Amino acid sequence: MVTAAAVTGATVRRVGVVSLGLIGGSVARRLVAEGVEVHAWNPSAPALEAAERDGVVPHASIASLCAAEPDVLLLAPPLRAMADVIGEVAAHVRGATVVTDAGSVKVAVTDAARGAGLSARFVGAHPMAGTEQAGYEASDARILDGARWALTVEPDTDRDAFLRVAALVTGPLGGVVRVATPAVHDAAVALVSHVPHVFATDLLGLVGGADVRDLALALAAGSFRDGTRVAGTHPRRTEAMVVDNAAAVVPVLRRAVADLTALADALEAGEPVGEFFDAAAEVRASMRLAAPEDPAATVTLDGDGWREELLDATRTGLVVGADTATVSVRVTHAPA
Ligand SMILES: O=C(O)C(=O)C[C@]1(C(=O)O)C=C[C@@H](O)C=C1
Repeated sequence: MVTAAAVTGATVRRVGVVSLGLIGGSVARRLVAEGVEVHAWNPSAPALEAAERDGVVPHASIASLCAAEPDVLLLAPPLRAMADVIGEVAAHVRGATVVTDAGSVKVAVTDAARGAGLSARFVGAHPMAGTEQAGYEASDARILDGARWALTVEPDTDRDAFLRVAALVTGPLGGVVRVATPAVHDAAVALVSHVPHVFATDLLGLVGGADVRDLALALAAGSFRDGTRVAGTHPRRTEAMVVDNAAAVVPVLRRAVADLTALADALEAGEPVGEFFDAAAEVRASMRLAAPEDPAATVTLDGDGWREELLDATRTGLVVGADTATVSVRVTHAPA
């Protein structure tokens, strides 16, 4: 086990935020509370004015925001606007600004960043945080407490850019980082976020089309409320996640259809179905037990092979944590 290592010097004093919705607004509020200088641009004026009252420096355009040369510029627009925002940022970003994002799909976003020529200063990010609400008025610094963030590492990721984003996330944003390639991220998030949104939506659709709809809705209690909560997300937002991550979502949906068909067949034939439930119970138990924030080892990102080391570690599980003044990259080896 490697026990000691730290990479120093990744300080973040000024952050720019593009789009003050639920996540951009929550990030801005939290950073202001942590004493970080926050600059922002938002397509509509009321949210920008509200943020200004909350201590954010407002900008009238993305060009003006880029000219403030934030240490990190975080892009948090709706997914459907991300490519346009990336193009606009690429045209104006300057100095040593590192660009990151908060989109829930990473292949599409990192491809757009590469296409716009941003690769050298871009690190994809995804905070696994949120609610079914939207807009600056729904934003809340607390939803980021201890949030798990995915950061993407690619063969051309810049080490200092990666460390600066990791320092922001694990420092003032109070999060924990897991590292993945964009494709691995998208496969994992299809399972734990995108497809669950589809199932929640379908649960509502099933009731909506049933003869007993009214009575069913009148009787709905805990399981239906919990199972459908995320279906309260704006339909366009859910649609964009699923469409932009179709490559990873489709195989999971097909697998789910096959599982449910097998279950229905077994029930119809009066065959045993215990295995279906036992297998799920086992996953649920390991989910409760998982403590990925407990690092088993620490590595220093100072050799030539740092990217490979990170990506390699992705296969067994990897967490980036932070001391207050330094960033440590910790590799957690999953039990064999
Ligand atoms: O808690 C919720 O309401 C969410 O939907 C948050 C949630 C998720 O867990 O799926 C949704 C999308 C984000 O990209 C990350 C997190």
